[in-house]
Amino acid sequence: MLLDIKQLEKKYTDKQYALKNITFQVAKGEFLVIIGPSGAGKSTLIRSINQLVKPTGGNIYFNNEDVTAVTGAALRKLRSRIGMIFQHYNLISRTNVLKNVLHGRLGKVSALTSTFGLYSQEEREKAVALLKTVGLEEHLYKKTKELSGGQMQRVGICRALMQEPQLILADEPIASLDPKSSETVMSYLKKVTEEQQLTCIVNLHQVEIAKRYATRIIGIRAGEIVFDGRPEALTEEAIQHIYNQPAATQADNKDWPLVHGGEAIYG
Ligand SMILES: Nc1ncnc2c1ncn2[C@@H]1O[C@H](COP(=O)(O)OP(=O)(O)OP(=O)(O)O)[C@@H](O)[C@H]1O
Repeated sequence: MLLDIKQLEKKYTDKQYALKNITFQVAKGEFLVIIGPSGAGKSTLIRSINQLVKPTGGNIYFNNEDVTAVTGAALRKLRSRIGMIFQHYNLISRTNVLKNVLHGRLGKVSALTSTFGLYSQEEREKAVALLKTVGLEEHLYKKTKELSGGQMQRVGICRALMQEPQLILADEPIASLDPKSSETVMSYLKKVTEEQQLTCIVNLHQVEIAKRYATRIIGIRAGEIVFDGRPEALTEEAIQHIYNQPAATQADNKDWPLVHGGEAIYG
């Protein structure tokens, strides 16, 4: 199993759980979308996987290695196998597109190489090839700040891929984009992860987009998993359960079926 998350828990303060008893596994090749209302814990979950957030309980095994137990060089090595895509792109705006993509090699090359831009011909060719895959071949030498949001996010995808990751984490990658650019970015993300047989975990607010692209959807509400299944199993009722559950009725809701692996189970 590529990723095995066991009873993950995160408390930012003593009082409240941001994540509670989160347990699930992710197999190679899944395109997993995490949905849930604002504040449900989606970012906390995704950022726990590469330890940008330190969990307060539980374990996360990535290729059988417990990421919660590693620090220093071991953590850097582990992170180099996990690519990350951010809502606000995190690109260097005054630098050109090609260089931003080459920065994806940072975890793999020496400081000298990155400081002086001494990337190999092979690395440059790879970066150009990636940019072609996402339709940016005409913008290689443009400053990143001259691009549209959707184009910037496509650069973000290439930078993550440049790392040759096994897993890609995308934290609200289309939250700042208009609907058309959102579709473009999601299509490219799906295409490249399929072509390169990668695994992808994406946080999204847009349920319809989640249903169209995901091979599996996890719904989180108030720090807990309340849905885990195939997109077809995400019915209107299930969506309401994830998003609109009025607090007053939650107590009577013990019988609500937790959908697991596409099949409704009760728990
Ligand atoms: N650094 C932090 N310090 C304290 N509390 C935090 C911190 N980060 C997140 N939280 C809290 O943890 C909970 C989960 O937040 P998180 O950002 O993971 O949710 P989310 O589902 O990603 O929300 P959104 O969709 O709005 O980004 C929220 O109650 C939030 O206020």
